[in-house]
This record gives sequence, C-alpha cells and structure tokens, in this order.
Amino acid sequence: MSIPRALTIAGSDSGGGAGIQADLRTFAFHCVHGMSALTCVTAQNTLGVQGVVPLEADFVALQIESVLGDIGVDSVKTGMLFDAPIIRRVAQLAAQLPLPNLVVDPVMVSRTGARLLADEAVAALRDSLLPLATIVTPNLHEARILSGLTIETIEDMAAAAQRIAALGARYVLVKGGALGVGRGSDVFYDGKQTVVLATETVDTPHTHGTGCTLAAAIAAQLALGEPLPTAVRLAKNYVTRALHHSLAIGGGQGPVGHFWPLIGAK
Ligand SMILES: Nc1ncnc2c1ncn2[C@@H]1O[C@H](COP(=O)(O)OP(=O)(O)O)[C@@H](O)[C@H]1O
Ligand SMILES: Cc1ncc(COP(=O)(O)OP(=O)(O)O)c(N)n1
Repeated sequence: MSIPRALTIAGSDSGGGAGIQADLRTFAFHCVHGMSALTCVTAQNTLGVQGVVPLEADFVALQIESVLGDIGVDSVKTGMLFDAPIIRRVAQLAAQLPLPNLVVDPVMVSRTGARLLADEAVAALRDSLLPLATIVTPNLHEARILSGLTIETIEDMAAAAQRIAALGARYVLVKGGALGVGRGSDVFYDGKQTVVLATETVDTPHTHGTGCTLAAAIAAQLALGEPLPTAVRLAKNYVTRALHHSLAIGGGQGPVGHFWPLIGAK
C-alpha cells in the first residue's frame, strides 16, 4: 500500500499537546505517514514550559536528510525551530533539496508566555526561511513582529498578511485565535486577494496546540494532493472540531482533541 508522506521539523512537547506530538497525531488522523526531525526537547505541561534543550543544527539536518534520502516526502511542516543556527540549516536544506509544500508555522511564544524562539532568530526566520515557504501561518503576535504593524482588527490582519507575503511566502494565513472579538476568524492571502475564514468561537480554555494542529493539517492535506486554498479550509475545519473536543487534562490549558474523527464529529 502506498501512502502520502509528511515531515514535521519541530520541538517535542512532553505534555503531548503541541509540537511533534500534535503534528504526528494530526498526520495520523489524515491517514498520512508522519515523520519527524526533532529540533529541541521541551519540558512542558498544561501550565507552561519549564525548560528547553535544543539539538545541534547539523543533527537536525541529518534527521531530514535521513528520511528524505530513503522514504521521500510529499509535504513538510516547520514548527518550533528555536534558534538561528537551526533555522539557517533548515533553510539551506529547503533551498537545496527542495522541501516540497513547505508549511512554516513561525512559532515564537507559547500561549502561556514562554519564549519558543530566540530573539536573534527572528531575522533568520524572516530572511532565510520565509522566502522558501509555500505558506506561512503566523498568529497575531507573530504577525505583529513579522509585519511591524499593530493588529487589532480583521482589516489589520489583512494588511499584515500582505506585508508578510512581501517577505517571500507564496500564501499567508494570519490566525485569529487571540482576537478579542471574532476569535476563530483567520485571514488568508493568496498574493492577490484576502479572504476571511470565519468559524464560530469555541468557548473553551483548552486551546493548547491549535496552531501546530492547523499547520500540520494543512501539510497533511497538501500531502494528500489538495490545492492549497482547499487544504487551508479543510485544516481549519479539522482544528475547529478538535477545539469542540478539547481535553480538560492538567491544571492549566489542556490540548485540543485530535481524536474527534473516532468519537463522532459535532
Ligand atoms: N476559541 C477558538 N474558537 C475557534 N477557533 C479558534 C479558537 N482559538 C483558536 N482558534 C483557531 O485555531 C487556529 C490556531 O490559531 P491561534 O490559536 O491563533 O494559533 P497559535 O496556537 O499559533 O497561537 C486558528 O484557525 C484560529 O482561528
Ligand atoms: C514544542 C512546542 N512547539 C510549539 C508550541 C506552540 O504551540 P501552538 O500550537 O502555537 O500552541 P500554544 O502554545 O499557543 O498552545 C509549543 N507550545 N511547544
């Protein structure tokens, strides 16, 4: 049996809610074979991030070369890359190999406030990796940093998406999970027009891993052969349903429930 293949280049979340754990679960629920190149290990739970240990950039590259050289890949998602050497090495490989259908989630800060990207790494992300991205999926905080704009409204999100596209990504999705009003509305820009992708706001505190899950679901849909705008819409539907089935585990923000296809969709 042949199967579409997706690779996540991301960090480990020991609590299982975000990072490679969320990505691999998302791939599995799309019937896509998931592979991982680990960038760092976090000690993390629903309350926050207690520690981060990065891997050597060359060893991140070796993991990517290992799986690409043998198994091959149909789409790639990047998540927590943590430092500038890792970002530059991944970008170097993306330019050489190439890494097809590259979904870049520019992870910078966790919802609990922990820094997941070194300050000096933002420039490396912006200048070396974004120009190679098929799509980049910043949340509001990341979109503010990448665009240099103040973002409060949907119109601001649209302006930011256009600024970020000018950095070189083919498509941009600015995510509105942190919007004051209309939480759950995202702005998609295809280089020509902006489209608002709105869903209902799901009333839950357990939103850990939404961004990872959305980007991984986009990568899964691309591996399955969907065109990018369709992949984004299907991925958004997957994460909305996962929010409806979010998990009240731990003492803080629990993760979204990737299992919803098994337990009946709302
Ligand atoms: N409470 C919510 N209700 C509906 N959708 C949400 C909610 N919170 C986040 N989302 C959606 O989850 C996805 C991830 O967005 P966001 O949480 O902003 O990303 P990140 O996890 O990177 O901060 C987006 O599609 C966003 O609209
Ligand atoms: C290891 C690791 N990678 C990424 C994140 C950020 O995850 P995200 O899906 O953006 O969700 P929140 O942090 O907003 O819940 C992470 N926390 N850990």
